This record gives sequence, structure tokens and C-alpha cells, in this order.
Amino acid sequence: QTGTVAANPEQYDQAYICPVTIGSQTLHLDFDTGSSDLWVFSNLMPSSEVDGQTEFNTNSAGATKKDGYTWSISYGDGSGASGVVYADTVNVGGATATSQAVEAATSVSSEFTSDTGSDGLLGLAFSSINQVKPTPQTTFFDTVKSSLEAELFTADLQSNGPGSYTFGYIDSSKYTGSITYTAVDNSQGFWGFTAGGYTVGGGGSNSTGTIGSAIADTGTSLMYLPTAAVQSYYSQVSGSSYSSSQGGYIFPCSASLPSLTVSIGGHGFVVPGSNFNYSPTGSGNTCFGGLQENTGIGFTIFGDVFLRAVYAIFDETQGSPRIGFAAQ
Ligand SMILES: O=C(CNCc1ccccc1)Nc1scc(-c2ccccc2)c1C(=O)NCc1ccccc1
Repeated sequence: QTGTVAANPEQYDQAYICPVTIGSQTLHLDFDTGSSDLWVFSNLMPSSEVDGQTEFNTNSAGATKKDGYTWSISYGDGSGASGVVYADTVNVGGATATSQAVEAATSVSSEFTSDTGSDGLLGLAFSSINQVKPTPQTTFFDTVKSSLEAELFTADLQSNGPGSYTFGYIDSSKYTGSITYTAVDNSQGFWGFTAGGYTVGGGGSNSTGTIGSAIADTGTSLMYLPTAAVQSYYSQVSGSSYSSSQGGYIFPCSASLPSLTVSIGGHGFVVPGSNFNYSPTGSGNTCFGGLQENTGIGFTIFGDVFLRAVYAIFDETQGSPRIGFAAQ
């Protein structure tokens, strides 16, 4: 079997939301290659924590409670959720898991309540970091992968328009040139890979550093790189500065932004400058940068700002996992 589902950007491309059928309900979930839990708003939550989201109905005929199973998750930005666990049929664009762990929230943090476009998350990192106790559950991809035409999924994220995720096949209309594959280190449960040198702007190579280990994370909006690369980038953006009040680099919204080329698997991938204008700060006609430092995160994260520039293939067809990137 295969699946194909639209990925709809929220405002400022902050996250990408996809329709998922659970039992007889359709919920809109944030597909997240940086976490491994499929959790949803549910009828078990206090109404004070729900602001228009669709609630998974735990009383529906097809939902089977997994007694004694609970979950609790917190993300690096301090947001989090917790609840209990059901099994139900989950269909993503035609790819169907007949008995998938659906983690029904009994409580969510305010960040999720106020994210009115999202009814929960669908984790696509490795099941080794699933947060269900006493027994971790498999992600949707792990549940269905043996039944897929090919054991892989792809992400085509677009700015200000629908992109798509596919399960079980590569859509050759979504990219140009060839796919560059590189090995994945999943020892921390992420789609980890090694990134090489970088160049700021189309000019000659004006950078000397290399980026090193990184993760491909559709659930993180921005791109978080080592300080040297970030300072090198913003040194080419006139009027840019680090704003402690805004918590990152900002610049005049009228600034012209250079591209950033990153070498992965020996191939240079170009992130256009426009990808690095994330959102207005709300003050002084300054904008918040889509490229920020990884200090304090502990990871170099290739989030949506990068993934919008490529076609990404999350591939387990070779036994050991690999990740592929192609220009689009
Ligand atoms: O947690 C994830 C993937 N899930 C992102 C997500 C989706 C919906 C709601 C909340 C979060 N990715 C990773 S791997 C490592 C981190 C991290 C980030 C900061 C400090 C420590 C660890 C994160 C993460 O939290 N990403 C989201 C994020 C939010 C704000 C700032 C940076 C990253």
C-alpha cells in the first residue's frame, strides 16, 4: 500500500498540518520527524484547554482502551501534553494502520491550546523515543512500513501553499536532478545525519567551518546551526543583530537576505535567502530570522526553513536507515 497526504502550512510556515482519519473521525495533525508519539486532543480533556480543536472520541466503537498505559511528553520549547492510550485504525492518505496506538490527551500545555490549527501530533522519528509507559508504542510509520510498497516516507514542504507527505513511494515529479543519500545515526531516536561545509551567499566559498551532526526535523520551524555558521550568515545581513528580548537574531524586514548553501553527502543544497525571513517581530519593522544558534539546544536542527528548500526521503529500504535530499 501507499499513502499521499497534503501538508498545509500554518501562519508563517510555523508547522505543517495534515488530515488523518482515526476510526471515523478526521483530525488535523502536525507531522513531526523530531518526535515519536501520535497524540491527539480528546474528549477526556478539560474544556478550558480546548480552543476549537477536534477531539478524538475515546468512546467510539473502534477505539480500544489499552488499560494501564499512559504517556507524558515535553518538548524543548517547554510545551507538553499527557494522557492515556487507545488502539484504533489510522489512515494517512490511503496508508492504513489497522491497530495503531493513539495517545489520547487528558491535558495539554497552553502552547497547544492556542495552536488552534492543530489537533495533535503524528510522530515520525524512531519508536525508541516513544513516551508511552509501561511499553513504548510504534510510530505510524513503524506500524505500517512492512505493508508499504517501499519502506520509506517523503516530505515535500512548501511555503504559503500545500506540500505533501508520501508513504511507500518517491514522487519523482517533486524534485530535480538526483537524490543524494547519506547515512542516518538513529542512536538518539532522531533522523540524524552529518552536514559538511557551508557557504553564505552565492559568491565564492566564504566559509571555512563544517556543521557536523544534525537532525532533520519537520516539527521544528526554524534552522538551528552552530554559532560560527550563524554569525557568518548574519555578518552578511546589514542591520541585523542579536536581540535578547526577542531571543534571537533580527533584522530590518527590508534587508536583502543571502542564500545559504550546505554540503550534505558531498552535494551542495541551496537554501534561498527568502527562507530566512521567518516573521515580523511586531516592533520597529524588524523581522525574526529563520536561522538561529543551536546553543542551549544541544542539537543542530534542520527544521522547516531548510526542508522547504529540498525534497526529503526518510528511507529504511536498505535495512539501516538513510536520508535522501534532492533539490526541488
Ligand atoms: O521536539 C522536537 C520535535 N517536535 C517539535 C514540536 C512540535 C510541536 C510542538 C512542540 C514541539 N524537536 C526537537 S529535537 C531537540 C529539540 C530541542 C529544542 C530546544 C531545546 C532542547 C531540545 C526539539 C524541539 O523542542 N523542537 C521544537 C523547538 C521549539 C522552540 C525552539 C526550538 C525548537
